[in-house]
Amino acid sequence: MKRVGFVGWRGMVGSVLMQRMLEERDFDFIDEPVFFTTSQAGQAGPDIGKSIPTLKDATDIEELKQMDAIISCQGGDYTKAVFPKLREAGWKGYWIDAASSLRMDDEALIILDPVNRDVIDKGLANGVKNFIGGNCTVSLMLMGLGGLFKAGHVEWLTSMTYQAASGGGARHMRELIAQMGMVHQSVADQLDPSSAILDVDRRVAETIRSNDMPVDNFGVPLAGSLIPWIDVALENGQSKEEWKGFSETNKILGRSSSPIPIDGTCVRIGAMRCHSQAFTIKLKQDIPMDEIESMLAEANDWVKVIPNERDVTMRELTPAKVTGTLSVPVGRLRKMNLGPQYLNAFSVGDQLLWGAAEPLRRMLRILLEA
Ligand SMILES: NC(=O)C1=CN([C@@H]2O[C@H](COP(=O)(O)OP(=O)(O)OC[C@H]3O[C@@H](n4cnc5c(N)ncnc54)[C@H](OP(=O)(O)O)[C@@H]3O)[C@@H](O)[C@H]2O)C=CC1
Ligand SMILES: N[C@@H](CC(=O)OP(=O)(O)O)C(=O)O
Repeated sequence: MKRVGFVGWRGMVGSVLMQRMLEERDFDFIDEPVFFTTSQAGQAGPDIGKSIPTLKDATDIEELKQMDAIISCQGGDYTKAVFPKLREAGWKGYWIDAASSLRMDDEALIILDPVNRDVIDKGLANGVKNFIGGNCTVSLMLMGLGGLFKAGHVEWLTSMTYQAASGGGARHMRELIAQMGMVHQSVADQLDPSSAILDVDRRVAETIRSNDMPVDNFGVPLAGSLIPWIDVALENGQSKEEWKGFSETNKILGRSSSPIPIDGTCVRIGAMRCHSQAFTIKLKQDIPMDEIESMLAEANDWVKVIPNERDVTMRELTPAKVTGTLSVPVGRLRKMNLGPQYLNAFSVGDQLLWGAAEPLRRMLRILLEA
């Protein structure tokens, strides 16, 4: 692989990608990394430890056409505007993208190689050139529960999510912190143990509901609250985020023709960059818990089974513990009162790593090492 183009590398997802590529020394495998921008053409690119040309215009089809592969974290509008033109211009290179625009396209695969390396290898052998990262919630669910899917034990599944602010982008993260700060400020002088807690609570509620709360990005307060809707509405009553749970999971697993029923409710909460999910899983048969735990633990190098005990769960199975790491802990594993085929589970994962940048980085590495 001679020339690899990077678009969207200075955004939030792109920055995580750059950080991981440097950690894994991926640039050692690239002869000519070329960095593109929609707003800073001609300026200096990032420091990647080797010399690179100045930033090129990310809308210049002729420049993009010179690339053997392009990796984009620029967003769906960019993909929709540029990708078709690039293909129409005869470009035959590999397109790796974080945006959702092309995910369900017949000529694209959704990439999550620890789970669907077989699907990826088959696609490469069949000449597939478009490799798209999955929705963060879906990818994190499959990283955590991959062992059960791989063994074919899942009859159906519901997922109730607790999704972090970063899923909306950097501005949403800043807004959440500003909201938290405003809530604290409103009662900062009343937090001593002798204060009347109901007065404190009333003041906090007034602040959260006031017009002073910064809500330009979320639309409503998130700090001290939650938002049980993510992305646009579909006609069947699902949000688009909920729809992705079914459609993307089955596409990743290569079973769009015999899909596993999956549904749930997606909720935004005040975490920074870790998505958590609570699952109810209907197994095809009653499987002993120790077998379930081994199956989950052995599925990939990043999943970590957390014993269903209070102390270790509180220490290990939280966004506070997982944020900024590739670890995907899965716990609260127990058979439910509903019957021996019903499994309860809870997972946490960093939505900027396995949820966004890491599957793209690994796909590029697969191509670089081919
Ligand atoms: N946020 C998420 O959780 C996920 C996002 N994605 C996908 O990735 C896309 C990009 O998301 P995200 O990284 O959050 O988007 P960002 O808004 O952080 O970055 C997108 C682009 O904005 C431009 N930009 C303008 N001002 C700045 C600035 N001050 N700092 C950095 N970049 C700036 C950059 O392009 P330029 O250099 O051209 O100006 C950058 O590449 C999304 O649209 C989505 O499709 C996928 C999975 C998860
Ligand atoms: N929608 C996700 C983030 C995201 O970017 O998803 P997608 O890549 O499917 O558009 C969230 O808000 O948490």
